[in-house]
Amino acid sequence: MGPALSPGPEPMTQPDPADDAVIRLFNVSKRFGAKLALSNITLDIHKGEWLYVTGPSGAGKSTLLKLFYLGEKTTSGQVLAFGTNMNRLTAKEVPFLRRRFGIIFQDFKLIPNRNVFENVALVLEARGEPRNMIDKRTRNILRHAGMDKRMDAMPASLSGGEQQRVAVARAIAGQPDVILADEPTGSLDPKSAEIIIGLLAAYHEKGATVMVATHDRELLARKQGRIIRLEEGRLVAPEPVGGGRP
Ligand SMILES: Nc1ncnc2c1ncn2[C@@H]1O[C@H](COP(=O)(O)OP(=O)(O)OP(=O)(O)O)[C@@H](O)[C@H]1O
Repeated sequence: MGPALSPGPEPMTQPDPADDAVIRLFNVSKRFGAKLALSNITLDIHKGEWLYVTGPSGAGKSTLLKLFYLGEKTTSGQVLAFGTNMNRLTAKEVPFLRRRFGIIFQDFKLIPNRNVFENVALVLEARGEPRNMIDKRTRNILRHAGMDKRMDAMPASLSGGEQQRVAVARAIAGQPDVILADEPTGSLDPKSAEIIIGLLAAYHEKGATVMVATHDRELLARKQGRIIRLEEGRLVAPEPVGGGRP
């Protein structure tokens, strides 16, 4: 069979798929001793994308996310975040790059001896934002998360779902470009999971990139997005699904 007939002249310029990539991985591998946790991953993550990273336990999902917030470094290959090579960051550049990521963990990681308000406000205080702006934005975000009535509560007095709502509020407070969520609904009941995904979806609608690592198939059904799958550290056949609307 010959080549397919061309529908007409090619456009003068093709869109470059890298143009809107916020994160690019080139042949990235990560080794822990004898264990190859990530093997030769090449991947673009686009601006405004909702991306699921799936795969069985131990497949490398958390390790992949950690590369982006510098929780781990690659053994080989390159990670570019916003055009910056993460292997070549200077100590001064690290905090600026980290600010562009909001991170959510399955076990919330709230500061136990700070109340709800303080847990969220701390992100803005660390940036030296003015007090009135910190108060206003923290209250606003906690209202959106339905946690404004619990601003004085300590984390230990909250349910898992409530703690995760605070953790999402904290991740969003700094207005990051990218949200990284590692099993954000893993330990939550379905109703709480729905609230968490709703909060993330609202932030995504504003143009943020959201990357969710999960092995929970029910979570994938809650919101459309691109799905990539890791197995034993390898990226296996990406499954493009839908356009990223809730
Ligand atoms: N700090 C570490 N030291 C040694 N081995 C590690 C380390 N972190 C991860 N690993 C190993 O790397 C592999 C990938 O781990 P990772 O936590 O990324 O998997 P995962 O897909 O997120 O799993 P889960 O769904 O259970 O969280 C596993 O075999 C794990 O034991």
